[in-house]
Amino acid sequence: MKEGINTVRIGTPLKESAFRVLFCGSGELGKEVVIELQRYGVEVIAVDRYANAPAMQVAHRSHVIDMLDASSLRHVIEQEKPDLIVPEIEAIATPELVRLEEEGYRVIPTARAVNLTMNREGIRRLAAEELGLPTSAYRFAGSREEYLEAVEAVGLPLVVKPVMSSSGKGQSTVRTESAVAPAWEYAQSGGRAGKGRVIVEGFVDFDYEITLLTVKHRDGVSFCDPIGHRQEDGDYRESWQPQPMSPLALDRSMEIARAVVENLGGFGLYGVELFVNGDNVWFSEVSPRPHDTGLVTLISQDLSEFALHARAILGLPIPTIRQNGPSASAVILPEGDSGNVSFTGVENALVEPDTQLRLFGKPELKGRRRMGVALARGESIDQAREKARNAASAITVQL
Ligand SMILES: Nc1ncnc2c1ncn2[C@@H]1O[C@H](COP(=O)(O)OP(=O)(O)OP(=O)(O)O)[C@@H](O)[C@H]1O
Ligand SMILES: NCC(=O)N[C@@H]1O[C@H](COP(=O)([O-])[O-])[C@@H](O)[C@H]1O
Ligand SMILES: [Mg+2]
Repeated sequence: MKEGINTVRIGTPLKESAFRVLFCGSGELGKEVVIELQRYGVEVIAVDRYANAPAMQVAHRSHVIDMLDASSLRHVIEQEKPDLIVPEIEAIATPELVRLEEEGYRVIPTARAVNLTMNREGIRRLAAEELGLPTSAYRFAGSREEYLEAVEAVGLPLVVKPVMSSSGKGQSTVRTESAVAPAWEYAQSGGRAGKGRVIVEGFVDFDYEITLLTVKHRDGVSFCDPIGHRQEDGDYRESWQPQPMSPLALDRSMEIARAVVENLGGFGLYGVELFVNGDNVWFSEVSPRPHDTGLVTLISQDLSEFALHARAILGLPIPTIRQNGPSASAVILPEGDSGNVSFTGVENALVEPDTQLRLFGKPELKGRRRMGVALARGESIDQAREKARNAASAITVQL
């Protein structure tokens, strides 16, 4: 399928005619996209680094491989010959996806988008230096010496992140001289692909931050209402929709998001992360796939971000996206060590009207891990947030 309007053919799962989609990464976000694809009768293959990952539990079959290993990734793709390859996390051997795309495989949204966004350096240089979009000040560093130079150039306060990391892993905010050295050490131990380069970003003093879910589909670009969110330790705790914004800040946000997704190309839903102060907007980063803060759309929209991703990648139309009013999500983020977790209090979490719950079914808890999410609608954003938080805290995780 090329970009543009094509006839869509979906066969029968597990038959020769099947339309096959292979997921690289099988977490909670992929699980919801798999469910949406299953509703269209698509055959789904889920891949991740561990067995019984959430999306594997709803896929037709699965494979456990090291997705950062190019030859393992190629092997599974050549074995399955999917019509579409859908990256679900960043930690994949993305240069191999670029080669597979050159050989005729289709990577969602494009292999270039996935390759550029797996490394903060790729996407930041594209956004700031090629597209000229406003971002924080930044420097990259590959050694302790370069790091100290970068800190000097950017100035305190600043944020240090491994160039390859997500969900805040290896990330520190540095406000004092004494925090400079530990932030380097933490970035070296906390990145997803081991030691390596870091980005040093000037701290943006934003009023609020948003994720602008932006869908690139056969008929153009569509936006969801902005999602506000609260992060702790670089990881999301709560999100809500719609985030109130000035008309100018919203226009600027849509302009930035459009510039990014049009450059990255392909079909699919993107999560564009933006910082907002008054009418000023800064680009932060972008996921070429559904975003964790967008879990709120499971309750806040008629077509969730997962349903939108499924439609877009299949080449189906998205004539409208309906928002259901003030809505919120709150994560269930226990800490501990167990391979046999149970959840109690589920009945209490769901007593309020317009409240929902997702438990992801992750097979293991090690340290702090997002295991579920509570969702709610309310009369106001404040009420929706309170309901979602109450529902999340009604759940007790038994190790
Ligand atoms: N330059 C900055 N100035 C101020 N706050 C920042 C800056 N960079 C990051 N943050 C804060 O840290 C959060 C996480 O940062 P970022 O999105 O870059 O990390 P991440 O590891 O990619 O997270 P995720 O994968 O969950 O999106 C941001 O949402 C924001 O709250
Ligand atoms: N911010 C990115 C994000 O939320 N990604 C989601 O978390 C999963 C990994 O969870 P795990 O670390 O618990 O295995 C990923 O597979 C994806 O669904
Ligand atoms: Mg982020």
